[in-house]
Formats: sequence, structure tokens, C-alpha cells
Amino acid sequence: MDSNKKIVAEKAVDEIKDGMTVGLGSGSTVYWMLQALGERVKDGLEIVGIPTSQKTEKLAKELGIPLADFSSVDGIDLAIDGADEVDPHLNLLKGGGGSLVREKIVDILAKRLIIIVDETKVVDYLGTFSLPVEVVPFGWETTSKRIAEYGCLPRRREQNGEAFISDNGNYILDCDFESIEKPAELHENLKKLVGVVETGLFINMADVVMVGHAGMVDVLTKA
Ligand SMILES: O=C[C@H](O)[C@H](O)[C@H](O)COP(=O)(O)O
Repeated sequence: MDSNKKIVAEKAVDEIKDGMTVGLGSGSTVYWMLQALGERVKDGLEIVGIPTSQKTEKLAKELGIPLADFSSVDGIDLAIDGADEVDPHLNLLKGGGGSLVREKIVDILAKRLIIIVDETKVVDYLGTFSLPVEVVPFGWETTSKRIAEYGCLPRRREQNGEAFISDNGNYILDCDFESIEKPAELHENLKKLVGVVETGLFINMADVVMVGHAGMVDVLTKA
């Protein structure tokens, strides 16, 4: 399984060229992307990366990848990120690792967004994977009830017996919808709720999805 993640990650790194500002996604597939990018940087590739999570920032630093933030950069040439699910319209469900807010800020700014997944992530409808929704901790119980009115059972994410805290100091509610037939509409509705910071639905954002399977890479593009 990891070999499919590695091969698709390496293919995506071929798209990174000298002088680019690159959004660095998060997750186990992006781990392989960072490894390959670190090698390219050692060989002389000159880029600057904008990390989408503290984990990615730490690993990128260990690998010698130069980093920047929005105080010195105001555009992103290319972002490469993972996803938990991809539908036929290239809409995404993300946030399994809890990094959805920073990912969305970076990915939406990128002139081109490449998503790297293995074949297990490609689905007909989003929603088999629980939808992560980041909420502010204050009043999260009432925010959770409002979210539930849209037809799901939200669970506050826990880690080691305590509430999981995002990089932004918030909670994540994992919401079981089973099947999300209208992802854009659901995203808009959830975003209107006070207390909701962001949802893991990334609508109409991916330009390319690279899918690793059986040692090969399929490239899906927007129709
Ligand atoms: O919060 C995590 C991110 O959205 C990841 O990009 C997503 O969960 C996919 O991660 P992985 O490549 O580990 O399946």
C-alpha cells in the first residue's frame, strides 16, 4: 500500500520547478512527497515551501526544505496535498489527520493544486470516511447539535483519552454522514453555523488528482 503512496508522491514532485513557492500538504502520502522533495533540494532545486501543519513543518525542516510563511510570500505556485476521499468531480474530503484549516488556506491560494492518493481513496460519493469539521472549543456541544441536524452523528475526536486539539487550538468533530450527495451545499450550510471554523470538504479546488495503484499512476483532471 505504501509503495503506491510513494510512487504517486514521487510523480507529483516532478511537477516542482526551480523558483516555485510550493504548498506542502499533510499526511502519510505527503510524507513520501517531502522525502522526494528533500532529495531534490539536496541536489540543488531552489524552492520555498509553505507547510500546512506543524508535523509537515517539522519534517520539512529535518529534510532541509526551505520554508516561508505568509509574512514573506503572497502567492503559491503549486500545492501538493493528500486526501481521504476523492469523488468523480475531484471534490475532496480531507482532515483525517486534523490539518484541514491550514490545508484549505494554502490549497485555495495555489495556482495549481495536485492531490496525491492511492486507489483506496477514489469513491463515487464522499462520506464513507467521517467528515472532519473544526469547531471552536467554546460551546462545542451546542455546535455539535446544530451540525447533527444536517443528518449525521458528530463525535469529538479524542487522542490518548483527551480531546484532540488542532494546530489552531480547536476541536475536530468527526461526522458520520455515510454518503454526501451534495457536498457543496452541505459545506455551505455547515460553514454558516456559529462555532464552525471549517469543514473538510474541498469543493472544486483540485486541478489534478494523481492516483497510485499497482505500481502505476493514473492522472485525473477536471472535466
Ligand atoms: O488532515 C489530514 C490531511 O487532510 C491529509 O491530507 C489526509 O488525511 C490524507 O492523509 P493520508 O495521505 O495520510 O491518507
